[in-house]
Formats: sequence, C-alpha cells, structure tokens
Amino acid sequence: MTTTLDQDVLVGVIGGSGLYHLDNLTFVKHINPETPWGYPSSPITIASLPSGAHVAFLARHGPGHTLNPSEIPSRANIAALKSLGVRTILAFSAVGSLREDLPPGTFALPTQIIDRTKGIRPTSFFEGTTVVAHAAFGDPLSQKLVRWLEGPVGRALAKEGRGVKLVTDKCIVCMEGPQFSTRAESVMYRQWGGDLINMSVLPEAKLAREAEISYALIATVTDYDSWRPSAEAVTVAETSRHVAGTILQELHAAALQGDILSEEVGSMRFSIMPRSNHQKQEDRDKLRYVLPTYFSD
Ligand SMILES: CSC[C@H]1O[C@H](OP(=O)(O)O)[C@H](O)[C@@H]1O
Ligand SMILES: Nc1ncnc2[nH]cnc12
Repeated sequence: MTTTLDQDVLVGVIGGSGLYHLDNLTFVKHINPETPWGYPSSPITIASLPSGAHVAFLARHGPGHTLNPSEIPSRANIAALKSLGVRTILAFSAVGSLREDLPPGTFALPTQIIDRTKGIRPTSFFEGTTVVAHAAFGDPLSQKLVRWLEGPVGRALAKEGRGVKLVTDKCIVCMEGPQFSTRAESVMYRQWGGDLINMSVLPEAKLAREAEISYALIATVTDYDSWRPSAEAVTVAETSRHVAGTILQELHAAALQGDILSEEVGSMRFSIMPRSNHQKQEDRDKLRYVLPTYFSD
C-alpha cells in the first residue's frame, strides 16, 4: 500500500451494497490516505483505463461490508478522493422504489433528495471549525453530470441487452436506517413526492458539493419499499459493473474537457464567510485539505 500517486485521478467511483470492485480495469495500486477526518471506508483502488488514465474506486461500506450507513466516514471518503485529484464522482446505490412504475431492476439518475437522516451523521467539512460556509444545494445532484450520464448509461444498458430501463429526474428520500421504513412512513414518502429511497446519498452529495466535486448517483432499484407487498429483492451488481466498465473511459474524457465539472468548480467561493481573526489557523489548515484554493494561507 502506498500513500502517493504519480498522476492525478479525475474520476472517482463509489460502490454501494453489492458493488465492492469494478471489472475489466487494470489494477494499479491500493492507497489509503489519512485525512483530517480519518481514514476512508476502505483503501482506495487505483485502476487504469485503456487510455492509461487512472480512476479511483472506493467501497462505501468497506471491502467486507462492515459499516452500516450511519457509520460511513463520508467526510474521509470525499476528502480522500479529492486529495487524489478527483473532480467527479459516480456513486452507485441500491435503492427501494416508492413507485409502481419503477420496478426492481430499474436504473435511475435522481435529481432531487429529501433528507430523512436524523442529524447523527457529520454533514459538513466546516462542522466543528471556526469557519462558516453555506453551500448551495437547490440542485443536490450535479445537473450537468446527470444530463451527460443519460446518454452513456442508457447506451451501456442497451448494449448489455437485458432490457434494463434508465429513468431520470427522480426524487430520492435518504433515511437513517439501519431498519427499513414502516409502511406508514413509506406511504408518507410517496405522498411527499419521493420516488426512490436509500440510506446513503446523504451526506455524500453535500460533502461532494462542499469539496467542489461534481457528483451523481446511479440508483439501482432492488425492491419495492414497504408500501407495497412484493416478492424478494433483486441484485443488480453485475449490471452496475457493466455500466461502470463501459462508461468510465468516456467519463474521464468528459471530465478532462471540463464542462461536466463547471457548475461545481468555484461554487464555494462566495459560500465561505470571509477570513477573520476569529477563525483559527488550525481550522483553515484542516480545510485546505479539501479546498486548497480558498485556504492556501
Ligand atoms: C442492503 S439494503 C440497505 C442499504 O443498501 C443501500 O446501500 P448503498 O447505498 O451503499 O448501496 C442503502 O443505502 C442502504 O445502506
Ligand atoms: N427499501 C429501501 N429503503 C432504504 N434503503 C434501501 N436500499 C435498498 N432498498 C432500500
């Protein structure tokens, strides 16, 4: 295991339940950066694309799925990826469906989130510091990245030939867990306009926004949530690996070109309260790890 890299890694992939590695990439090394927020969920796998460019893969729940959703060190995960140079994250998540027309097996690119976590997860890099910042979060998933993904993900699913459908512009509820929702809660989320439900898009998406990383979620429906009596959950990990393996080269090229990153880069400039003598230098030093542009001194 090493702690340094000889080239920046622009694209990061976070794997969720069932997705603990990627296929068809050339293994380069494992790296386990210690961040000011501790170590990530798992050592990060650096792999090489056919072009020679590197991508980073991180297993959200740890390599043997030992971390429950409330315990995931999301600040360390996002900070560790940013320290490698990551500017865009493709996150995978197994989700429940709150809609009849989103059956198990469906792939979705949500664009909105309802927060039903319970305040026990650290949700900001600024938490516990003397620096205050308010990131914009009206569009919690990166619009440009989501729009870009529609094409390549749709084509990858069509190429796989299993008839898996891709839907976009869905609203995902993020609940605390680890228990699933009661039927009354599930019915209420439907009335609120929720389409999907998981336990892990937050605080990941908030932290990616604070770190100026473009972030999108590929939500893979495994079950109808408790509102609907239904058969057993399905697994979709093989299709997720196929999608990732098929689109990463193109995603890296798009990240290099820059348009899919453009909403996030510079977005924190006016979100951070100006420097003052009341801010502790040690806090500014800590924040430099994720936002070197604004905390260079
Ligand atoms: C295994 S069912 C509940 C669990 O699955 C999802 O995990 P992930 O988002 O990492 O794929 C969901 O968010 C829950 O954590
Ligand atoms: N029904 C559900 N609720 C919350 N998270 C989930 N992940 C997969 N299915 C889920």
